[in-house]
Amino acid sequence: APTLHGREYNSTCRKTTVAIIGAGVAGITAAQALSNQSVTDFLILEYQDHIGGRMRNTKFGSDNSGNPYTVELGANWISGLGENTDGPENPVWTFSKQVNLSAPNSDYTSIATYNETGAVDYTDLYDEFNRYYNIAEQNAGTILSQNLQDRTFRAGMWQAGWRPKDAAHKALEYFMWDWEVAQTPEESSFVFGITGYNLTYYTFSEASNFCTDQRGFNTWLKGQAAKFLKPNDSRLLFNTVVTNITYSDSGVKITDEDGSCVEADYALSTVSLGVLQNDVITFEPELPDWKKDGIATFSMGTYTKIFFQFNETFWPTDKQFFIYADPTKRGYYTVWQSLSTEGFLPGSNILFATLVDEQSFRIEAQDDETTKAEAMVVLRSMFPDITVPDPIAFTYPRWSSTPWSYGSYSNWPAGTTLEMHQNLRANVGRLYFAGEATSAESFGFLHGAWFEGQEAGERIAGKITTKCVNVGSGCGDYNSYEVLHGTTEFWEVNAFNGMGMSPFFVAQNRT
Ligand SMILES: Cc1cc2nc3c(=O)[nH]c(=O)nc-3n(C[C@H](O)[C@H](O)[C@H](O)COP(=O)(O)OP(=O)(O)OC[C@H]3O[C@@H](n4cnc5c(N)ncnc54)[C@H](O)[C@@H]3O)c2cc1C
Repeated sequence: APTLHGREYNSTCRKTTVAIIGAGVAGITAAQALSNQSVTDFLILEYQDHIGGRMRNTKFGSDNSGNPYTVELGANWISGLGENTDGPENPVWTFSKQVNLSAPNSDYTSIATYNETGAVDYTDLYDEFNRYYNIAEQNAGTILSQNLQDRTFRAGMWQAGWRPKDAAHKALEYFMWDWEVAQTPEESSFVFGITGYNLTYYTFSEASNFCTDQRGFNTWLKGQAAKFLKPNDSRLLFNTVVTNITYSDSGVKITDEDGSCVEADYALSTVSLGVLQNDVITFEPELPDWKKDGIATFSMGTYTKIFFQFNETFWPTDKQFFIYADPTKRGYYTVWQSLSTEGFLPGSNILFATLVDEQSFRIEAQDDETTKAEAMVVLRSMFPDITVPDPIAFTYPRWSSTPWSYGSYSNWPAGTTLEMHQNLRANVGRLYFAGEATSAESFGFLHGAWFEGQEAGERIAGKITTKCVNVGSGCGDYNSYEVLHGTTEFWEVNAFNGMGMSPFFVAQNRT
């Protein structure tokens, strides 16, 4: 019979010490941290039938021999490598190298620009944007260090002098901002948008690699999992949809869609912010107000890649990105990328467009044929001198309605604070939370999920084993704030609020 309090006697629930919900980056990393401290009695409950979460791929089109390509519907970049510098290396890059992942360098300056009349060179706007961004960056540092009021990224860039009046400026701005954070400048925090960029690209480096590995990007995570999970490990429960979590200060009970249940001493939820916001899981008792404040405040962006395969590569093969400025609609099929470029999947004749936010919601709600027709009008106006053929393969995911994700990745709205974010991050009794959205330093990134999963695993292991290896901020409960203050005080920028690295240094001018 179970001896630990919180477990129901006579219950038919499966028993474990730690229940982890989700086999994405944060869930796997947390389980690894537990294993590293010899806590091996855990169960991982995963909705899907594989490891990887939002690192998700599909078979698409076919090569000359008739075999399909693998393309990434979700995460694709190792953002900020940190290679060949004195600073730290991005763990995602470290682990990717361990499995010899094919991931060529993504060159954001390798762009060709277009509008509705065809090729038009406005590539100089790239440097123009960066000149104002560099000023904005300094201003954001002043706001954070002097406890001044946050504002939108739009306002911050305006004060730096940026005036995107015409379609070309709007398209370039979209490429530099919306396409990265999956929300508009108006929807984004100025201060935490800038710190997010700094803490990834200046802590590691501004270089990013793009996974083209035909085994799939999640191969690196499976490689890490194989270090502590056996093949077909019985602790990994796939096709398990969690619908209820009943928690207290002494234990947690988790119920699945099929009525089966798990009782654990501790539980860690790594489900996305979108899943939390869409009431997929009910909590008993209801989550406290401070926790709901955090869940309500942050937002989930949507980032949709639309893949096309043609029977030829009719676009330039020496460029990675093609920027289209629509005359009337900002963000309308603005960013296109070639996989047919040397170093990627040459000869694949694959091109993809990325839409975010309102444009994503719009196309994700309509059928494939409608979207394909819209996109083909755009492509044909970008290349008016070429007879652009119809695609031979076409696909895109619907992230905004995917029931295990509800969106792509999180973003911070203007005017929030590290205290508010800490409420999203903090445990409620023995129920813990981790994932990209709980990362103050690297929200929206794989490595953000990795660091957060590791910390949660270490904190829980610290409670179970009484040996705490989380040197940065200890192993007790996470800080949480019943009373929230209007701004973030300088001294609050610390590991206890999830920001142990300094966001203030600016390594070099953004390029
Ligand atoms: C389109 C797109 C592009 C991206 N591009 C990049 C990029 O280029 N670089 C980068 O660094 N990051 C990128 N990201 C973000 C990156 O994918 C995430 O930050 C990271 O994968 C999040 O990991 P996680 O463990 O926090 O969450 P997840 O990967 O979402 O893991 C949570 C797991 O919980 C499971 N789950 C959900 N609900 C339930 C339930 N009710 N019951 C049981 N299990 C459940 C899910 O199936 C999932 O496996 C992108 C994301 C998307 C969607």
